[in-house]
Amino acid sequence: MRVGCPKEIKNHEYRVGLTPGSVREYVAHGHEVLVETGAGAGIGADDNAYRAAGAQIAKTAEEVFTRSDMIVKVKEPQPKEWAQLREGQILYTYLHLAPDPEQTKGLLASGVTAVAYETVTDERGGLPLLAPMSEVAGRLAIQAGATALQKAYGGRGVLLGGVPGVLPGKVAVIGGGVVGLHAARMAAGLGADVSIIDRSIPRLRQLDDLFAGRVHTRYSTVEALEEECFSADLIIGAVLIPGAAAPKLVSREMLSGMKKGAVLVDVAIDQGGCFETSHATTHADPTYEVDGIIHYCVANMPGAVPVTSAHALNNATLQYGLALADRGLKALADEPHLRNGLNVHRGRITSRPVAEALGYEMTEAKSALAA
Ligand SMILES: NC(=O)C1=CN([C@@H]2O[C@H](COP(=O)(O)OP(=O)(O)OC[C@H]3O[C@@H](n4cnc5c(N)ncnc54)[C@H](O)[C@@H]3O)[C@@H](O)[C@H]2O)C=CC1
Ligand SMILES: CC(=O)C(=O)O
Ligand SMILES: [Mg+2]
Repeated sequence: MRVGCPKEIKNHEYRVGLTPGSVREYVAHGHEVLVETGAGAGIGADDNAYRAAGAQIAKTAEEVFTRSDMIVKVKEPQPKEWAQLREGQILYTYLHLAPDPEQTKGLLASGVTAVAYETVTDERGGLPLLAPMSEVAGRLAIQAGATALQKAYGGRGVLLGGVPGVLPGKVAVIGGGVVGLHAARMAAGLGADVSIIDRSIPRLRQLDDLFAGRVHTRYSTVEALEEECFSADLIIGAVLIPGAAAPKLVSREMLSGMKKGAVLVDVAIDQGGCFETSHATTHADPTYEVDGIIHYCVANMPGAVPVTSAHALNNATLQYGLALADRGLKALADEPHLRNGLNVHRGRITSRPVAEALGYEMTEAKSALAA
């Protein structure tokens, strides 16, 4: 198969779908790899590093899209990109379709076979291709939130760790999955007073064991959310219902009960966000204010630390990507966890949460592949 890797074009996105190390693995499996010139610049990998790994260098993205059987990316295709996809081609990347009707229309019209990193599953019920970026985003959420809390950035002027004689800042983490765990770890490490709110009691038990009393855990009810949000300096939105639009857990009305200058970091923004007042922002202009509350809603947070993120992402995507390149659609037919990643195939939606969120008919992935 010819595997293509274009340069990412989303705002301040510096990750790359294939590192030179991954290219070597695809080439060792007998595949040709075509990488757009400059695709690895953000991680310090120049065209020569890709050539040394066995890739050919394409002068343009158009050449990559036209000549490749499978496209490996990081972020969801942008309008210019989805127009270049075609039937018979596999797209392997993050998609986040549930809150994105325009992209969904574009992918359906193209006929492409689109495998979303964020809905591939593993045997332990996890999301192995989302997890590494959730680890990064969870950790970054505290850095971003701590910065936004500084007065000059519009925040209330609280140092998360406090100092001897002055109480630390309060952090409420809504959703105690991968993002929530890593955010809580960083916040606790800084010395903040941290609460994690989740609706899974088994998960709250695990977190309680893990942090050994260092963070508080709370079951997710409206009352608990209000109490935690009204007393917090920094609130991290980290809930997920896999593949679906994020539930809106914090209403606009609730903002009036919060401390002026408190900061909301909505990591779940890539699935539409879990605060009613969230809208996606970019690294170029990451925050805005609503009713005195600072919002940070960057949908590609890991793009800010591409050296760490691109390698962590490639570690996770490589084995599934090789399965797709080696066996094409047969890999999807044979492997249920990889098949859970299939969101769109030849003009049909094959993900139930996406179909439900956007009002499409859903075709079971197995029957779509067999058709
Ligand atoms: N903005 C960005 O750059 C990035 C965003 N993300 C996003 O962050 C979000 C979280 O991802 P993960 O932590 O990997 O998911 P996860 O599945 O590991 O954790 C989600 C948690 O939310 C909990 N939850 C669901 N409904 C809830 C409710 N009503 N109240 C409280 N808790 C609830 C679940 O029980 C689970 O523990 C996803 O939308 C993901 O796509 C991830 C990486 C980067
Ligand atoms: C998960 C995601 O949206 C990202 O890494 O950008
Ligand atoms: Mg998006």
